[in-house]
Amino acid sequence: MRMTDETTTPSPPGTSGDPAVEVTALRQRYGEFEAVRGISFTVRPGELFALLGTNGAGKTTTMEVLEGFRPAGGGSVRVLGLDPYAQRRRLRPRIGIMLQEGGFLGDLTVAETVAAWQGMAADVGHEPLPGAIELVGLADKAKTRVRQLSGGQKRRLDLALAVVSRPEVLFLDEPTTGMDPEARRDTWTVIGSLKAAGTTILLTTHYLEEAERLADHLAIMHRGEIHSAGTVDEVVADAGDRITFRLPVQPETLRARPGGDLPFLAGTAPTLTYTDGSATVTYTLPGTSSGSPPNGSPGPGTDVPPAARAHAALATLFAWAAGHDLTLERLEVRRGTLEDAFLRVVGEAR
Ligand SMILES: Nc1ncnc2c1ncn2[C@@H]1O[C@H](COP(=O)(O)OP(=O)(O)OP(=O)(O)O)[C@@H](O)[C@H]1O
Repeated sequence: MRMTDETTTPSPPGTSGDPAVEVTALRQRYGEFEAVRGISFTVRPGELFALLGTNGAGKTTTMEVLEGFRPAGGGSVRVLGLDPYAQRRRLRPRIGIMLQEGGFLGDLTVAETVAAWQGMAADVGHEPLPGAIELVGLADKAKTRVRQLSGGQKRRLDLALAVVSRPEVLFLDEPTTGMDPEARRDTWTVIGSLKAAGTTILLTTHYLEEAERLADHLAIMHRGEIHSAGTVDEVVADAGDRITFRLPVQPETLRARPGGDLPFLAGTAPTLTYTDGSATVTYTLPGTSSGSPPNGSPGPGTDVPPAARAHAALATLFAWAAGHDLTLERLEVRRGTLEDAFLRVVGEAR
């Protein structure tokens, strides 16, 4: 995946190295409300790309444009080199869609439903995927009517139907919502095997662990825009390292002078929480793409690699502790997490 601002002309399908999905400056409105505000990303064949975001960020809207349910309001989208709306008849047989709300007939059994979808796949010239029911772990429910399935089981059936025609590109909108942890892990295994078989997958999710486990590339959306994108490691690097320790001091001492005279580290002020007569001090250091340091305070430039930044911060901290004859108890330096990156995006956009 690469982020791009410039408008690009899609290459003809079939050319080696063509992206499987190309979104360029996509905009989408509902009346006066602009739900998607000029987003761009590219997904290469065989890649799994995850769209993360807050509620109402525009993920489903983006997926619906890519699935051909509505034309792009602005910018352009291509799936397998085709316009998914204008050329949907050509594209549909080549893609699989797992919607948030599956539209099954409740009176049919699981086996009948899958057989109907297999029939439709055969009608458009596909060799239907055998064993789709087993693949998603519904073999013991084959004779159960769809309306009697639990929410999580319906999601599994949705997935079986989405893959039955062996799609080249698979769209999964919140595939594991409503599943228990075991079913979720099983589904991650299924998605992993589809990817291993070469399927290009676009997935939206609210489960950060899902993206962390499955995604080659991801983007975090908030209010219609992409705020952070890249590999999981690149996006996590945006979050910056976190330093925490405890000070064996009375809270009153520090409350009297908020933060005491704790130093700024990499331009970052500490946050303090008080428990049991000690203070827990936390610094969240700037990430790779952070802007100028907060509070206008001096700090290393943004070109400093995160590891060097953490190293310098610790040196400053130890010097401060030595000067105060203090021991930093339970000192921890930990890498930012995807959750930190997500919360940073939401926090910065407020
Ligand atoms: N048919 C519609 N008419 C008007 N507004 C809509 C419509 N569909 C979505 N919206 C609005 O567009 C915005 C984006 O919605 P969308 O469903 O794409 O978000 P999302 O990122 O998928 O959210 P969630 O994670 O909650 O599913 C929201 O503010 C939503 O209220």
